[in-house]
Amino acid sequence: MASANRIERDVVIIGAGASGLTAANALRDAGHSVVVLEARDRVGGRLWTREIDGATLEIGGQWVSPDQDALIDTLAELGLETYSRYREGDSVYVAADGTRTRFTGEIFPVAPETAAEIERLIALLDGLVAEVDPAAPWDHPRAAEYDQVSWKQWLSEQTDDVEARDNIALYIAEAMLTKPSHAFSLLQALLMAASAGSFSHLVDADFILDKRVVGGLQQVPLKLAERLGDDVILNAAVRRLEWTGGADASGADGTPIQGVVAYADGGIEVAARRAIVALPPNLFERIDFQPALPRLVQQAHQHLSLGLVIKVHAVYATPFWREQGLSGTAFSPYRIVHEAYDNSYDGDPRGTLVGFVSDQKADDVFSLPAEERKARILASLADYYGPEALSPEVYFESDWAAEEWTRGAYAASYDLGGLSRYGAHQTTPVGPIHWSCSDFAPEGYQHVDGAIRLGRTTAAAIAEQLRG
Ligand SMILES: Cc1cc2nc3c(=O)[nH]c(=O)nc-3n(C[C@H](O)[C@H](O)[C@H](O)COP(=O)(O)OP(=O)(O)OC[C@H]3O[C@@H](n4cnc5c(N)ncnc54)[C@H](O)[C@@H]3O)c2cc1C
Repeated sequence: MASANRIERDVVIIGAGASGLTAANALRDAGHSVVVLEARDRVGGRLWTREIDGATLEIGGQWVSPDQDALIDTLAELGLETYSRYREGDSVYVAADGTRTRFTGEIFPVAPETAAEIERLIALLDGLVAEVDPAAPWDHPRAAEYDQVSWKQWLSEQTDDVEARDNIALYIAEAMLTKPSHAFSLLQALLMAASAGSFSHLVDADFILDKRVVGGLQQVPLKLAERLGDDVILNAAVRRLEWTGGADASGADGTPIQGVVAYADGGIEVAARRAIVALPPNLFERIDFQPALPRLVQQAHQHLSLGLVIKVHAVYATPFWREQGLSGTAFSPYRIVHEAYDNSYDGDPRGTLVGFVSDQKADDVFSLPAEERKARILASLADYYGPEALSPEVYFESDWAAEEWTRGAYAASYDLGGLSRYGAHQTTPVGPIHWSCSDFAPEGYQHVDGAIRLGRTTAAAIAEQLRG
């Protein structure tokens, strides 16, 4: 029986993040009818710009780096402007024994032999990363071998210098995948670096955290959604997706692709020729696929999980660190906040610091009462910037793991062995169902740029099929 809210479209897009909305716009531009179903009462997913106690804060993604062409094109197309992160002055490093040192450049102020080890490892990793195609890391001749050894284990095989190891580990573990370095493979680490162009790019904070968007990065999904008007439906979590057609996108197993019916909250039912599932992969299994997805695909999804990081904002009456000649950039693999930056908002005379608390350190502080957690995190900022950091006017912790429609941050990665075993299949459509999210992107993996790239590629593949 047809529902009162039955909608018919060429393509139904599940998820109004950057990826889904990019795909929806591209398909519409190609002449296809679309509808986007979004579970939350807002668009943007992992992009969320909020006013908290009078301060404009980026709760989710915010930085743009110069290699992120797809995002940069999108910003230009949407008429959005960028500004540079404040970076004048010295950075701060806190060693394992608590010693605080100011420094400039990228290499942390460690003993000369440790600095030499760090530089040697960066060069070694740049060489390995150059051999890895971010679109097919599983095709590397040593992919299976690299996927069996953890990032931690591999580093410990390269050097006995613990501080060099801890610092190199940080660029991928705490800072990117937001998982402990024993929880993912060398291959996964190489993919992360290859998707950003090189390992050196990850070391260079001025590159990777270059620009911010005036008005906030959530402007991207907001403006993309505006173009789609009523074809974006909020509060419409998709609970069931019925599909018909071969498990192979081409219908090569003999079953013609017929289409999907998506059932969402609010009694919404969408019949479409194709679906794009544009969610982080840890949420795929929340949709009841009927019939069930093929064995290999279901298995692959079970080997993907999101990392965990708390993004902490502290807003002060003034950017007091600048008066001390500090840029605001700070690192320590040994502190609760492993990295922090000047995150002052464009045009706001106040000073904002942003710090990150990752994986097991996040577990530890989440086990504390809120006030104690705040005190510990601020003490960690004070280790870098001095006691003034203890008294912000505004304090906010983003907790993506508690968000029903994300459940972690920043993005998904495979467990040991998963990337070489399943990666090659991760974006292969299943009948009429296509997949699009930053978590599967070759370039811009885990980033907004990757979400946009995959949104475009997925839309182009569907447009091609619908033409044929
Ligand atoms: C704290 C944090 C900081 C980050 N920093 C940066 C940064 O500085 N630079 C950068 O480039 N990237 C950053 N990222 C990563 C970036 O934000 C993401 O990679 C990107 O926004 C993901 O886009 P997406 O469209 O793939 O997925 P999402 O944004 O997760 O979109 C998925 C959408 O699907 C919806 N949804 C889920 N389930 C259902 C369902 N069943 N039915 C309907 N809708 C559903 C969700 O509500 C969501 O809107 C950060 C992320 C976080 C969390």
